[in-house]
Amino acid sequence: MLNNGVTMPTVGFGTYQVPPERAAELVGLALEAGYRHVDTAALYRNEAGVGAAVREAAAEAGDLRLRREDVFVTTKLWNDRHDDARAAFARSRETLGLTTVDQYLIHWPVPSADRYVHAWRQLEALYHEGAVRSIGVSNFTVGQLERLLAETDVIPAVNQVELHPYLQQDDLLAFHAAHGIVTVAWSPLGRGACLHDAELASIAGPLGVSIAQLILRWHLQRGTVVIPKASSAERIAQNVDLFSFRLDDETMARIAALDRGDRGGPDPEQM
Ligand SMILES: NC(=O)C1=CN([C@@H]2O[C@H](COP(=O)(O)OP(=O)(O)OC[C@H]3O[C@@H](n4cnc5c(N)ncnc54)[C@H](OP(=O)(O)O)[C@@H]3O)[C@@H](O)[C@H]2O)C=CC1
Ligand SMILES: O=C(O)C(=O)[C@@H](O)[C@H](O)C(=O)CO
Repeated sequence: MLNNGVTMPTVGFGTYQVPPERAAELVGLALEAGYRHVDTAALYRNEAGVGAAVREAAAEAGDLRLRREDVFVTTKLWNDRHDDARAAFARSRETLGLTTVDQYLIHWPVPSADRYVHAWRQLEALYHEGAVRSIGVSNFTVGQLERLLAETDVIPAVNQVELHPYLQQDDLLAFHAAHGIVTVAWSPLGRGACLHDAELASIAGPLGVSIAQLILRWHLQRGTVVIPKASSAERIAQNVDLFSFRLDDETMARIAALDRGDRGGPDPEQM
């Protein structure tokens, strides 16, 4: 549950590097596998395919017969549009072909440009007008969140950040918890880098789950939303099959011990 009462499913399908021409197919597979949350961005150039799959699933003629409101769709404002967020949002909504966007995020704070507060005020206006059901940020540090809280009115519903066993960001998560901000883990599998870890393999084997399932379950038990990306029906289905096992405290502690502060993606303070 977000801080404005809107419900966001805890497992979403990530679509970075999903080619535009495969987006509708892969998102369709994800919806069939049980995902009810899809993460895209203007940057990914696949909003059209994402929206088509969601519309198809909601169409009378479709097999799934989902209602539009059953699927939570997030998209994001790219870095060169902080001064023009309203127009960028209109473009994303049109490309998605959806009347309602469930969540709109500032993709990166880009502190060197120092326009994210201005961008946030535009997202606040869109939210107050009812154009989007929730607004949030991505890749924000504690300091940048503190500035938003001090200078603007709406507390971000989420902060979507890089998070996986090699980059656990405990201090940021504590700040989110203290302010009612939901944490969304991007690259929850370390973009694949964590999937070859010997310690994780030694935990997953006896549990009878894959390393990907182990990591995703660890995120969920930490209270973070996950948005893994995968490109095959089998991996897509595996990554949402997370609710038939539970990790005990000792296992959670073993995974906590793998933190190295290792970023796979850009450092948000250096942009
Ligand atoms: N806000 C932001 O700045 C950012 C947001 N994101 C979002 O987060 C999402 C997820 O992050 P992403 O960087 O894609 O990385 P992930 O951590 O989700 O890892 C994806 C990689 O793991 C592989 N993989 C997935 N599931 C399995 C499995 N069960 N078994 C084996 N391999 C698997 C995929 O392979 P394959 O595809 O070949 O199946 C792919 O190579 C993105 O798609 C995007 O939506 C990502 C980066 C930045
Ligand atoms: O996937 C995203 O949302 C991004 O912002 C990516 O560009 C990410 O920053 C990355 O890892 C680029 O190498």
